[in-house]
Amino acid sequence: MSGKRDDYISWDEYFMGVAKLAALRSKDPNSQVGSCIVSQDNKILSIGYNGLPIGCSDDEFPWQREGEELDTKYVYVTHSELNAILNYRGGSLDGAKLYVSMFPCNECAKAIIQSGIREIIYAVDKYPDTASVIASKRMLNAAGVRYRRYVPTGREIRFQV
Ligand SMILES: O=c1[nH]c(=O)n([C@H]2C[C@H](O)[C@@H](COP(=O)(O)O)O2)cc1CO
Ligand SMILES: [Zn+2]
Repeated sequence: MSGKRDDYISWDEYFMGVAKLAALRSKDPNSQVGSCIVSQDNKILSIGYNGLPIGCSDDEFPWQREGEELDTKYVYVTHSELNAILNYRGGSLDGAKLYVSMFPCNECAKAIIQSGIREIIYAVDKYPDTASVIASKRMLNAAGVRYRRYVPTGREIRFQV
């Protein structure tokens, strides 16, 4: 009987919560994606969200999904997972875990595999039938990178002091 709280949030709730908070920084009007990279001993190593590269103005580059390819966001936006990997300046990500709000695409899967990340915990598999996500899973499976869906507890997380 130590008297400690028993309604504290789990590691998964904590790190997915951080990933989703980061997603709220995104300027993308359609999909806001957040990533949180965590060490094997549960220390946060890096955070990222989808956005334009440094120096490319959020107000000048396009956010639209359709039209001339050069007038869409797709050719300019850095994905949240890649941003989180690139934001890490501390050395190796070998054995790390990635919490991400949306299932990673094939390009992110390549970066995830090459960075040494070994597990992905995702919130939503938004585009499971696309070639990008199918290719992503093929590569992750071949490389032995585990992935699992985050199962929300359903409880509301609120701040209080
Ligand atoms: O793995 C990913 N990570 C990531 O950050 N994104 C970003 C790029 C875009 O800004 C947005 C996807 O836009 P949309 O859902 O409108 O196609 O999410 C997209 C993917 C793959 O779809
Ligand atoms: Zn991606």
